Amino acid sequence: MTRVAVMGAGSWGTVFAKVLVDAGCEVVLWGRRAEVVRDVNERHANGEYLPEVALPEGLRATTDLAEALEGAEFVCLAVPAQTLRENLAAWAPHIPSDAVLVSLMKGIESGTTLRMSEVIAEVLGAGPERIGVVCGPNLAMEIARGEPGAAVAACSDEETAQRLQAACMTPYFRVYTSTDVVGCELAGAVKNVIALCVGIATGLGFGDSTKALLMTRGLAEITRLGVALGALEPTFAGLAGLGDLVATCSSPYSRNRTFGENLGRGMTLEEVIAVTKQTAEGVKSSRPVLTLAQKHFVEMPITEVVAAVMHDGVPIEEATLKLMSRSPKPERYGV
Ligand SMILES: NC(=O)C1=CN([C@@H]2O[C@H](COP(=O)(O)OP(=O)(O)OC[C@H]3O[C@@H](n4cnc5c(N)ncnc54)[C@H](O)[C@@H]3O)[C@@H](O)[C@H]2O)C=CC1
Ligand SMILES: O=C(CO)COP(=O)(O)O
Repeated sequence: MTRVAVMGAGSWGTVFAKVLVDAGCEVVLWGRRAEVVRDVNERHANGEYLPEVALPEGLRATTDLAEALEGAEFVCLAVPAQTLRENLAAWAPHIPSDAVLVSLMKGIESGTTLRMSEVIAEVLGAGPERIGVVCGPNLAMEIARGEPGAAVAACSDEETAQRLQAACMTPYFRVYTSTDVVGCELAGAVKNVIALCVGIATGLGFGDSTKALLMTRGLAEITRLGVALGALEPTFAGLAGLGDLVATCSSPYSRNRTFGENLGRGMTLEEVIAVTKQTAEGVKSSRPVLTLAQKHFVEMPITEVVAAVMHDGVPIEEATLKLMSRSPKPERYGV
């Protein structure tokens, strides 16, 4: 039986742990808080993050690092992107030296502009053949209910990607492989920034034409950045790209879209931060994504205004005007 540790018992860590159990793995879910761990072990539930979701009885949870990580073939990482570095440093002594490290996260590190696989490589000194990513249009609540879903398991080493695929494929969760780690990670992280903008548009009361505009031009700028950073262009038309963008930008379950929607409705940034209990990665990632774009001379107008609204106090009306008054140009997709 494949032994897997899932580190982080929030929404996605818990649901991905369920998927792994349903796929036939032996899974231990590590959580920081004893009450969440107790809920998983005793009630087979995670009431705080996933009300009304029944978890498999075979899923075990613990607050003990050594217990979670001992003998793990895959270590799946599901904490907020901005805490991963400090988490990994603390976990490092317990992580088996041959374990494959799998990022389930969709963010870019502030300050360093590193992708999660790069943070993993830097902190743990692991080679690319030991680092994987699972991403795609996976809203935790929907996958938890067993609704048909799909994801991409990516690793530069194709055989490892196939092992990862086998570990998490179930009758309701179809997994494809990819070797484009850069593309998958960038697509997952930057769609959160675009979802913030679609949320703002929704909160302002704009309809589907505006949302389609933002998603389409959003995908164009995600693709431009990805290709400049060495990703493969077709990745952005796939599940990790278009798929996740559409799911996140359309779903009331999305924390990023909801964050934006609250802003668009007129709440202040401070008020929205106060009511947002789960991780909306796009808020912090918008700045490092923009820094990456500038460093590589890639134009990302939507990301630029989102970062300005999130970090520089630029009013939404001004951001809208800025986007809509850009110079006329031919429609270009990709580079
Ligand atoms: N929720 C979803 O539908 C999906 C989320 N993701 C990604 O998964 C990652 C995790 O997100 P969620 O589980 O949804 O977030 P969440 O907010 O539901 O849970 C985050 C978890 O991290 C823990 N945590 C917070 N600060 C920590 C720290 N300093 N050290 C250790 N643990 C800490 C929290 O206690 C919680 O268990 C994010 O990058 C997100 O983009 C990916 C696919 C789907
Ligand atoms: O990544 C997600 C869906 O694939 C979840 O999006 P949110 O983090 O915005 O909820």
